Amino acid sequence: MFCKSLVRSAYAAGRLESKPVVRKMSPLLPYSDETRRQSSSSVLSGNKPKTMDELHGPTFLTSLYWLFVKGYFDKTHEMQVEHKKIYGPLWKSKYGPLVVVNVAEAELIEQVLRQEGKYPIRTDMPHWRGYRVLRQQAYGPLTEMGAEWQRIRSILNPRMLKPKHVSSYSTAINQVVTDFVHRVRWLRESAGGGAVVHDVAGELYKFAFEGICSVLFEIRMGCLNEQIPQETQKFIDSVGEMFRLSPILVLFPQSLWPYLPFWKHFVAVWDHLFKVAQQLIDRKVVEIREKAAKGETVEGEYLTHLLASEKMTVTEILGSITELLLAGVDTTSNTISWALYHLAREPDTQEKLHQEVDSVCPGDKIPTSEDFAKMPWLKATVKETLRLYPVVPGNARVVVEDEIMVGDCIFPKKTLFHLCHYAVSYDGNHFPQPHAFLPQRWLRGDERLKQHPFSSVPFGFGIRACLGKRLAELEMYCILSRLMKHFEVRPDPSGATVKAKTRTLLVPASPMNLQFLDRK
Ligand code: HEM
Repeated sequence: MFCKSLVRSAYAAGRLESKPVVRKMSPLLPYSDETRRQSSSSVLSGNKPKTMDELHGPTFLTSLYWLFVKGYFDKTHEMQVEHKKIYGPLWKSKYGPLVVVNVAEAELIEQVLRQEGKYPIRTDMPHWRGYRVLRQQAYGPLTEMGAEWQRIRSILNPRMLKPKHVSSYSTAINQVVTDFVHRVRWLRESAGGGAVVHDVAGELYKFAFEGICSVLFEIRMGCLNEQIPQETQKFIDSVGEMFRLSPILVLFPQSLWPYLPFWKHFVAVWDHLFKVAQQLIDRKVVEIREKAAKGETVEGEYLTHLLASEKMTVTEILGSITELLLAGVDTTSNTISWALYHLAREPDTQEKLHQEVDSVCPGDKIPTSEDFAKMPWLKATVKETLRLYPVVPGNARVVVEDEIMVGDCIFPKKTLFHLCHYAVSYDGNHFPQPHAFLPQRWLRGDERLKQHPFSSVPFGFGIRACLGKRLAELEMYCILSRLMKHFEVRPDPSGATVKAKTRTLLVPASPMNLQFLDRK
């Protein structure tokens, strides 16, 4: 599929400016349709690599037909699977002048990601950047590019990704989990007939929001109170509005934005987000100054360290911390929701998790980071959930610097790749019984553990991978372990099932209701 001689000849012929990485690939997968046979055999027979023009794929009209007539607009993750069946693991889609190369096989995703340059780019996010230019705000890790992006990541990374720092956030997270457990009890008693919690995903959204604010801003926002404070609710609603308007806005050319009726609203919700974040930062600045004036040691979590290190200006901190907050709520809350949804249908797995947590943390002991190292079933449950529901089901990548070779095709620099993580997660060659929820496939010693390392990369890969991976894992382990310890989770008594839909992220398409019964 990606034979060395082929690369060497492309390299020798000067088509590749730098030599692409060649790793030992697994044997060809048994694709059945004609397209795949042709594409594989042409490479194996030593034919010239295909150019992008020769690559198959739907035209603009066909894409529109799939999206709006066949109804895949809010299930583009399923469209990945269907298109892979038709076109093979590499195809191009046209959206007007934009050409996207879809990559839907672990080996090929690896080839793209391993050939990225120093400053990887996802997409240029013109709508988010547009607001920042308008209001002279700083870009954060999601919107920044090039050397500046690398600079801010190098400042943000240590306290977010180093295990010893992240584990220090477990006290704050565990306090939020305690409140969530109380809230579950209150919800089922007050509105669920003593058992049911309605709209679990919505409730977990509040948990994730509260959790990330407690780490980033070192403050409790009151999201889990019986009555959510008005200001907090407005902040939450602004985040929701911003995500709702974002995909609509990008459908229009940037020059038209100021004339669109919802542009004003988009700017207003960003204004509110930045205003509240600014207030929270200002509060912390005053607190630090007061402590320093009294000669007291300044201790704190993420924001305190950013401010105290003085490696970023306050405006830069504001730009970055706002983006961390936006990236860290829906992702974590939806993953926890999907995990509970499946566990509710798997009493045996729940029992295993309950016993595991109970044996590592007997009685009232609250699990900490060190305890999670002794909970393989818990970790496997999170991995399996992220395989079945990669909350970022497709991820864009622009390989800027070089012409690159992917599969049997050579691509010019600045090609926009769309990495189809969802389709790859359901590849039966990597994951037998791909639709089944089987955490055990991630346990050491399980003979099914022979996946390709790029067959499930829910947090991305390389230097531009998720900044909040470790914090997200900590949050998920903290809450799932405590819920498994206290409750037996059962499905919605009405028998309703919940499908996934794409709203940029993979989210529940309908309200998810679950029963939470006290364990004896
Ligand atoms: C289950 C939870 C989460 C999942 C599955 C997830 C997944 C991802 C993925 C796939 C990316 C793109 C990586 C790439 O392009 O290679 C990403 C980027 C990012 N994530 Fe997460 N994420 C999660 C939670 C969080 C949390 C809690 C935070 C904040 C604390 C966060 C902050 C970010 C940021 C800032 C980026 C952009 C990084 C950059 O471009 O430099 N994420 N995430």
